[in-house]
Amino acid sequence: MSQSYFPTYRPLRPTDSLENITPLATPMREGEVHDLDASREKVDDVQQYQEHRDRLTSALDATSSILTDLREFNKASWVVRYPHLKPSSERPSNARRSLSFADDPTTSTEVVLTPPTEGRLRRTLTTADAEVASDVPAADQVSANETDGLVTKSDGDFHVLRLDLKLGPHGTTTSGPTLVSQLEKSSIASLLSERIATSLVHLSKLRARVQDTSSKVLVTGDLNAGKSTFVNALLRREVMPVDQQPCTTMFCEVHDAADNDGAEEAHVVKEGCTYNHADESTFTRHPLNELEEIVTESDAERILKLYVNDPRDPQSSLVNNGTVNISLIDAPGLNRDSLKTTALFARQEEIDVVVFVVSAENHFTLSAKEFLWNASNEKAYLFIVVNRFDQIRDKARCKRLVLDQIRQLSPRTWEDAADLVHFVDSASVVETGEISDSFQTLEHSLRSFVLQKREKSKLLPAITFLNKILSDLDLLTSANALAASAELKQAQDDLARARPILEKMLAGREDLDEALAGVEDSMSGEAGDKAKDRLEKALELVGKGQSAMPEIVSMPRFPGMLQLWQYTREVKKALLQSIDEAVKAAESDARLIAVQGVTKVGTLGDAHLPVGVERSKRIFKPEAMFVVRPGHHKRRSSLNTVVVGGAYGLGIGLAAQPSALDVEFRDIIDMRHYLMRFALIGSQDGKSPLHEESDISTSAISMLSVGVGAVTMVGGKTLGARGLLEGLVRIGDLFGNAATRKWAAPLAGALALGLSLYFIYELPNTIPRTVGRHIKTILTANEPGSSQVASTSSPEQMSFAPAHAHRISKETRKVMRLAAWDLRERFRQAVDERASEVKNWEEIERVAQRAVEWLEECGRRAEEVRQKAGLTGVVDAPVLAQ
Ligand SMILES: Nc1nc2c(ncn2[C@@H]2O[C@H](COP(=O)(O)OP(=O)(O)OP(=O)(O)O)[C@@H](O)[C@H]2O)c(=O)[nH]1
Repeated sequence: MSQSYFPTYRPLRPTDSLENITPLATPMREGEVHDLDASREKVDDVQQYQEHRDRLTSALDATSSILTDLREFNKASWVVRYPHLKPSSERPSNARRSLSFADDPTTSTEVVLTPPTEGRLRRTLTTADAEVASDVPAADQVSANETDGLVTKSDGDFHVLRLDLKLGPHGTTTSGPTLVSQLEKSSIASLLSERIATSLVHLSKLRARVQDTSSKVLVTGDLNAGKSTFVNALLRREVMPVDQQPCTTMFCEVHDAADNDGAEEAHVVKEGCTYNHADESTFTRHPLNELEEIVTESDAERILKLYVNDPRDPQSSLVNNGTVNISLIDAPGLNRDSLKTTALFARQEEIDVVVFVVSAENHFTLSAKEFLWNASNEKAYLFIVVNRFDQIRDKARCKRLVLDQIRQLSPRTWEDAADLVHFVDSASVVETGEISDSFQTLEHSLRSFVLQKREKSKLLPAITFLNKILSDLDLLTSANALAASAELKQAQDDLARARPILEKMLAGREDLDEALAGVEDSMSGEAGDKAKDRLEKALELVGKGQSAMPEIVSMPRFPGMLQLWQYTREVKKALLQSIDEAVKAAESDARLIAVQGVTKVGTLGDAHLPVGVERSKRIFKPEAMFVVRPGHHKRRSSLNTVVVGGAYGLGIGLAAQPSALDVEFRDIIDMRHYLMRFALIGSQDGKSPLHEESDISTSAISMLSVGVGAVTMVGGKTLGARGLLEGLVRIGDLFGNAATRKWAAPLAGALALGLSLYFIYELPNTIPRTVGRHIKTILTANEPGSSQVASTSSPEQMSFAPAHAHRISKETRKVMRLAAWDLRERFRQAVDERASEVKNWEEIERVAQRAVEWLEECGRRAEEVRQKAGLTGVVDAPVLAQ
């Protein structure tokens, strides 16, 4: 440790106490003299002070900028979370911590808290995985109970940005976790924002304090000790009145005249007023030459501001040296009356240094001892000027005696006596203008001491605050960076899971649409085709007089000629019933097809909907198909309306309609049919639409041939309608012949009888055919052709089978369409949900990514501030002695 006062001037650190920033000088021994040359070689402390001040100002500005950005970041980009660090419960060690956030106190993460080191000045938090933990073995091995390890208890806590979250909403103090859980993330963030705002205000105050060049030196001491003479010696001119008799009764504050626009004046502060240079009402103006008069007449309570020109250049001027504008305050000499006032004055925060002037002849009086004793409690170090040393003959003895007294009164001052205790002759400086070496040493030491004190009073609070706020920033940014990293990872994991699902869904959307349209088409087509086929077959059978559904509807038995009419009705009823049953069967087929279709849609749903999406809750009830809903009148068909209009509803209830069962004569004997038939046979050559009826008529024609009995005349030809006709023509020809006319009448009678017998004999067979044919004819009328079902005609224009096929197909399509719509809707919703999830996670990823980068950058900026300002990053400084 060097013996000089500022051996190597380095920036103050919060860990510094005066012991290690001002090397303890060996108390002066008898005969010891100041080494003036050594003193002159002292580095230029003013310049270093300026450098330090400027670096600190930059650090304060940079920190303000970080905090302002953090506030903005908290507001606009990332809700900054408030971390809590507790000793790790899992693995108690000095470095291990359990990190949780105020908005979510129940969730915690194991982290490692790394304290500032030589190379890295910030404390950092890292997740406590094995790798990182092994990086900090020294800290990690220390027991949690120890506080002298690298990490102290308070390292895990906030200093400036600490939020008091323990106060309940109604002012009731609740337990921390209970209240915290009530606080929203955003409320905590806004509390934090307020705290940052307060810190910014404090930083600007500190900046103003650092930039403040004024420093006040209070000169006090015993009555007549030579205080005024000493102040004059420092000013190199006789400003303060000097008298053999005690005269100074006021606090005379000496300023550079530059502060008063260059005018040398005395401003007497009015009683009860706070001096304001700009406000004339607070003081009275006097020329300097009236000073003696003012001083002798005024009482001690008053304050006097003196503006004087220092004849010296700024480098050597103590009052205004360019860095520190020192105001010297000449206080009244201590006596019983003034002791209290002066002591109070000395305690003022704006007083940086107390210079105590003691007469070498008188040493310390009782008042002086009392003052020093009290003052040393306030300010550990005092600057002591032992004046009138020229009057002392045994200088060594005097020094020893004085130092002994100082040792008792202010031990710290005594320890640093080489720099803080000076034995001088102030009068000679003023009287002769010669500056002794001892006085020069005194001046240098005083300026250094003032600077040192300024360092402590003006710069150190800023350093301490900077270290604390930067340390808080470390904790805040590194904890938030961990939270942001965790969020980022979570978002990335979620995206890695959700994105492929969404992409697969988007890619499969068209396929699903096509597949659903396919199912819709194929199922409705199948139902329609099947119905058409079934109904056409049914009509075919009915046209032949047979039940379309013999397993359900059987044809009635012929009850005898007497009930011919009734029989015809029964036949008609049975045939119509069988058509009804065929329609029902076709509808039943369609239901089964619809069930298959719905199952297919379900399978498509399973294939296209992602896991976790709820499948359709609709339960398909096939029995609900073809049911007329209440309020919809089932359009019952009559034979006539069915033909032209199609029919709707389950079954068509033909047989249930009395009008449809009306029996007409042509249902029994359809003469028109036969005549038409006979008329057409020759011309159509078996190609007419009625050609198929030839089979039906075969037996009738053969019977007719029997009745005629002349069939053989036709000669060996296969019996058929054509042959019969030709036979009849030939028979007709015979009537023209006289020979034949004789037997023509009996032949015609026999023919009529035969025909009658035939019809009677055949009635049980012909009635169903006739009725059936009649029904079929009606139901197939206007049939546009089997290939044109529903495609070109409206149901109203279609005949029975296509109309019902169309209806059944349409009903099936309705079911399919509903099932498909349901699936499409679910699919669309699932896509929308996935898309919005992906978008949400992408946003979280973007925000978290930016937050991680910003927070890490923030940490780097804080580190740079420390490095440039020469801060250590250590916060827990011992309380500094003043
Ligand atoms: N020989 C000698 N005389 C001094 C010295 N300092 C002051 N004096 C004389 O001591 C007397 C008192 O000096 P002042 O400066 O008025 O003392 P003071 O402490 O200001 O007095 P009050 O303010 O009244 O308490 C004057 O006559 C000075 O000339 C010194 O260093 N050597």
